[in-house]
Amino acid sequence: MARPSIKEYLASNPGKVLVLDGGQGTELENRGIDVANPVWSTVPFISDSFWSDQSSKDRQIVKGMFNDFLAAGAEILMTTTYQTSFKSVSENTPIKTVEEYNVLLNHIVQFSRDCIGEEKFLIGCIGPWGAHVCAEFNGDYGEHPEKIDYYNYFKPQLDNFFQNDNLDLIAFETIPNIHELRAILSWDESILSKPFYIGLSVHENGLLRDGSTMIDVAELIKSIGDKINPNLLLLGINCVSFNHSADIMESIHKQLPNMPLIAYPNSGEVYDTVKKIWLPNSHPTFTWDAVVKRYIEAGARIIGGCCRTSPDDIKQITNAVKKYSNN
Ligand code: MET
Ligand SMILES: [Zn+2]
Repeated sequence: MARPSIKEYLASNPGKVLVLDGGQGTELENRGIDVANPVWSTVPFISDSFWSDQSSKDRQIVKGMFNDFLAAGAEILMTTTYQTSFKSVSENTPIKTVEEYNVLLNHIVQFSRDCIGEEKFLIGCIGPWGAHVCAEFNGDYGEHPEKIDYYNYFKPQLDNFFQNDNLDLIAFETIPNIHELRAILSWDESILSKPFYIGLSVHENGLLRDGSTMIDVAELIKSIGDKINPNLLLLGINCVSFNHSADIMESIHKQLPNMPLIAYPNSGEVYDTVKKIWLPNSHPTFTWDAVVKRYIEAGARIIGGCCRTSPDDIKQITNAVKKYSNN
């Protein structure tokens, strides 16, 4: 294989910080794909013409997005599968069976691999349970979040991703609820059988969206002790406020000083859920240069951007990573 295992790579290059890509869903939207749909950025892949017509406009747009993130310095990139759970897909598209669903995921992963080439690392992106009920930014999982069958929800996507050699790392992204975090951490190597990470959805006040503290998160991880799944490579934050992201990283690092971290905040713009528009970051307190320096000091090994971050943001991250890491 052209790539080493990411676990070995991170272990044998302790000073290396990998640059991740940016916010794919919003980038596709900026480039003209209408993602206003329950399956969001999965939408271009649902149409047959995406696969049958090499010159399809959406196909060119997705390729162009990957090319521009690569040109900006991304070394590890994601599949556009945040809203591609079996539940979301089977309830909102003509794809109804697990067989058809596996074909879709295999196609998306292969297409993403073809776009980025054999050398770069590829992450299989999985959104949280809350993504299918728009709860990833409030953590509101109803009255009994402890009773939700998280495994059943994730299983079809996990079964597919964990057997796909094109994927180097699996992402559980934007996790807003501690019961969901507990469930993921309870799955052993027979379920999560290759490297994965967990990106937490954290409020700008530093609490997990459901109100749990970073101390609660750390206590949960410490309570598992050496029974922790050895495939858990990193913990971190994604789609959190840019302005508050370095503080949040430092608070996680303080609680879990030996845990390798990952950070990819959003652009700092704020989504107005009523008007359905992004409002500008009215008080940009920091630059990428400043936050990347702090992430690295807090133990970050992968750094990139989430919603509304573009290839230009990734370029700035690349420059800062070169400056502050021993790459
Ligand atoms: C709501 S956070 C979504 C992140 C996802 N990886 C994307 O940009 O497509
Ligand atoms: Zn995001």
